[in-house]
Amino acid sequence: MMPSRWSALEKARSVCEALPWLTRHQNRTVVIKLGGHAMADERLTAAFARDVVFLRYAGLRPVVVHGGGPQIGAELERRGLASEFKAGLRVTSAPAMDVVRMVLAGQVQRELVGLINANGPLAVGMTGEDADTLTAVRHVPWVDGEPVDIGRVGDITRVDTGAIEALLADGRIPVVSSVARSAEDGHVYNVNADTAAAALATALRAQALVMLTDVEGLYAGWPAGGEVIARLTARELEKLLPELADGMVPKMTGCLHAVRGGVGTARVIDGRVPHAVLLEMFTDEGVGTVIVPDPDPDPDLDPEPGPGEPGPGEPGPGRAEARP
Ligand SMILES: Nc1ncnc2c1ncn2[C@@H]1O[C@H](COP(=O)(O)OP(=O)(O)O)[C@@H](O)[C@H]1O
Ligand SMILES: CC(=O)N[C@@H](CCC(=O)OP(=O)(O)O)C(=O)O
Repeated sequence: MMPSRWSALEKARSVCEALPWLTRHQNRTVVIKLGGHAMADERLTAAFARDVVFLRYAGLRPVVVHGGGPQIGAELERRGLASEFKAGLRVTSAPAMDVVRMVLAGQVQRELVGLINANGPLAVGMTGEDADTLTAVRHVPWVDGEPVDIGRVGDITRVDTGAIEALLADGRIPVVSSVARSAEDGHVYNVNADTAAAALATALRAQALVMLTDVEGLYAGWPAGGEVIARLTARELEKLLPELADGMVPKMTGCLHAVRGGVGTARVIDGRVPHAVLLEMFTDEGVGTVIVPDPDPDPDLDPEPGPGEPGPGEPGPGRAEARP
């Protein structure tokens, strides 16, 4: 059926509305983290792949970091290997690490690269091991005041952006799996994908970090209910961190480190919404939860939000201010 004149006009209007954003975003680096939960629906993942290609052709430099928690969990279960999380991180034995690496680099990353390249020969898959992009040491979290051994889980100690920069300069879209080698013991470590995305965004001096997940954003009072928190400064998030649980711990810690490390904004958005990335990058809709840098680096000078300045949970005064 021929599109009506009205719907054709609507389309033209939508394209024109994107113009100010297109101008602003030219040559900007944006690190987009796609969570494993957000990849559960193949059609949504294919739409995500198209969005990333759109960003690239619109003049941005997108870098994709993917997760795969549910996919790893399913494969571990299939093989009868234990799957347990502590402090939001998977306890990873040596045999489990083989599965993590195989699922992330051999399965999830391959699928995503294929979906992106169905729209143009742009995506190049790599892991943190390639060209020593990510170097890690064993991560030992503290749980209830005690250090806990969670096996082959890594903390990133060094990021070498050379390979990613070369791909970006060549117009490619790097698709990165979150595994890293340790320079100390030579083992490969399982790095939470949010942590990897935040470290890469910081090292690349990205204008924005966008994390797609399976909830609308960070909820206040989770899991009892409550509203999505629209905007937090880094300092407000720092205060909130000890109250957070599960997957939100690495996610929001990553957002905090990223904005403290110089990334313009870090945003958690709902990957279940088709074209969530485009809505985020090219419209005025304030989706999800955005973390912005502190307005004032000295806490004593800025104890409370000033008059007219939004506090936690209130939308910002204008999206442009908090935008990449
Ligand atoms: N305060 C909170 N607000 C929203 N979600 C939360 C909160 N605390 C914990 N969660 C959980 O965090 C999950 C998202 O993290 P995670 O499972 O690691 O997703 P992803 O695979 O996208 O990284 C949500 O599905 C939700 O169950
Ligand atoms: C240490 C750790 O927890 N690593 C994660 C890596 C994958 C990941 O982070 O995937 P999501 O983004 O889908 O959660 C894991 O093993 O599940």
